[in-house]
Amino acid sequence: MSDSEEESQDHQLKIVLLGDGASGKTSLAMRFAQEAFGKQYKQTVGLDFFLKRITLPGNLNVTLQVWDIGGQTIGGKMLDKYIYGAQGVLLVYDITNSQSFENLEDWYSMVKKVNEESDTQPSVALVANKIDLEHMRTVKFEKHQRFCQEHNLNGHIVSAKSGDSVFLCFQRVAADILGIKLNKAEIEQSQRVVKADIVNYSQEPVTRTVNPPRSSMCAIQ
Ligand SMILES: Nc1nc2c(ncn2[C@@H]2O[C@H](COP(=O)(O)OP(=O)(O)OP(=O)(O)O)[C@@H](O)[C@H]2O)c(=O)[nH]1
Repeated sequence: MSDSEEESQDHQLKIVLLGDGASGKTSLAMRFAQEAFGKQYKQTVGLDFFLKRITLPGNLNVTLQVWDIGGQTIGGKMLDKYIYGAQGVLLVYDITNSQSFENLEDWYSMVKKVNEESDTQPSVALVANKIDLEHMRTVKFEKHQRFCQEHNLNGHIVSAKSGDSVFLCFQRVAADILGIKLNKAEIEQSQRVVKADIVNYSQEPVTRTVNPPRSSMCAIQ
């Protein structure tokens, strides 16, 4: 083992994903841990686990143990046990589903209840998912901001489908837990830019008038 490997520390963090069914928790965990996305909805019964090792500034190796909690567990007997001991909590909602946003108060109440008597509190973040469906948005951005301000939380706007800001979201939560501040360059590096092919409109019939694309980079919907 090299000196630098011996020096590097390893941390394990428990991150819990909470939110209504179909808000995209499994998809976010899969996108983060496996760089994959499935269109088919398969309800999580109970919970699933994902593991991913990341490196934070200062050569800090961190293994994130992601607990993907099924949306149907709210009100169930096991939920407090799943939340217990989490260092990070992501409250996930679907920007096209207002109810999933409204119900976050209940999910958050559970988190607060479980940690009522604990000396250390988890780092909690609000996650707006399905940003690729911006045209179908029903939860106004102001509501998202207000929730963050009222509860003093960090907010993230992501898409498990396109991968937009998913890695950054988990990275920031881990950094926050460990008291590490990411600099601008590190944040930019983690912000995934989705590249798309440029359509060559010059080969299209001349009758069609289309503005040429301004850039070779865009978000895929
Ligand atoms: N367009 C779009 N669809 C998404 C996104 N994330 C998830 N989905 C879809 O939404 C549906 C539900 O996603 P899941 O990840 O299974 O949701 P979940 O929150 O884990 O649901 P439960 O297991 O019931 O708690 C699936 O059909 C996904 O393909 C996204 O960012 N964009």
